[in-house]
Amino acid sequence: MPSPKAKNPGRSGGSPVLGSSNGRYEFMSLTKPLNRSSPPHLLQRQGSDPTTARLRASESPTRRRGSGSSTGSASGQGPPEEDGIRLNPSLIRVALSSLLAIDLWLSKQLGVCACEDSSWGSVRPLMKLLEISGHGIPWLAGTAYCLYKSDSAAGQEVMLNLFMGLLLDLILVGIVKAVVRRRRPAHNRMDMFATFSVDRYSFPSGHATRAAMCGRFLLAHLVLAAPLRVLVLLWVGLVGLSRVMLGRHNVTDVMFGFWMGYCQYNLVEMLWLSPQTLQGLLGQSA
Ligand SMILES: CC(C)=CCC/C(C)=C/COP(=O)(O)O
Repeated sequence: MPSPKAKNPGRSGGSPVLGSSNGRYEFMSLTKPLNRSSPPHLLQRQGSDPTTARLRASESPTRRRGSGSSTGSASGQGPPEEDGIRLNPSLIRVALSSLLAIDLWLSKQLGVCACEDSSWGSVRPLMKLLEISGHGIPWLAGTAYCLYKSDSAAGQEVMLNLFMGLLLDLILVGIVKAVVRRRRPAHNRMDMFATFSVDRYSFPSGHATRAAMCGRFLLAHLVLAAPLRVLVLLWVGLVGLSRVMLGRHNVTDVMFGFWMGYCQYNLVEMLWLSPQTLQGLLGQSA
């Protein structure tokens, strides 16, 4: 026989939980005491006909609301607002796991250069070239070299801030990778050069963060000619695409990486080291 608890959800009785009776799940109140004085004919009606009870439970919220009874519980019709509160988290969970499934499926489909035998295996060397173009070492080395070679104060200022931005990027990406610990796609071959231990994780793509941050930096401070600006944007997009095509990342790793790199540039601007700040810092340490 179904539990009378399950048949007595109260609108004002606190949040409902799912109660089970005879394998069926229905709403019941956690805080409101059981209404033992319910009219016997109602209890009998609810308890005696499981099919009717199931139909009532599946009624639309509109219909239940429209019953016009402030004690909807008495007729076995649960409070609609509270139903919604209970259902939302599972809806979000379902939406998230669907997104994740799409992400994994799409990443696998796009991972066409994951190894030489893959369908686009012949393009792999080109993708690896893009990988090197977005790697931290050439960027750090190139920026340090330009900083050393620059003979104008303005040039040194820009290069120094780019260098600081690159270091900041490595630190932030390392932290997020260590916290999230998402494994790289199963079809990835881990043959990247010069990696840190956190680089066995894939979220977010360090190449994508760097490409987005450096892309914005170049557009704001160094590259002014329109055709070159288009090239910079193209390079950023291709670096991101190559991460998925090489099988290094899922699509969401790259999307999040782009967003994170975009925000990192804002941070670089906020923390911008001017010659005065530098002189102040150097003066303090001297
Ligand atoms: C050794 C240095 C200075 C940087 C490591 C750069 C690197 C290998 C990042 C990983 O990028 P993905 O997360 O896109 O695979």
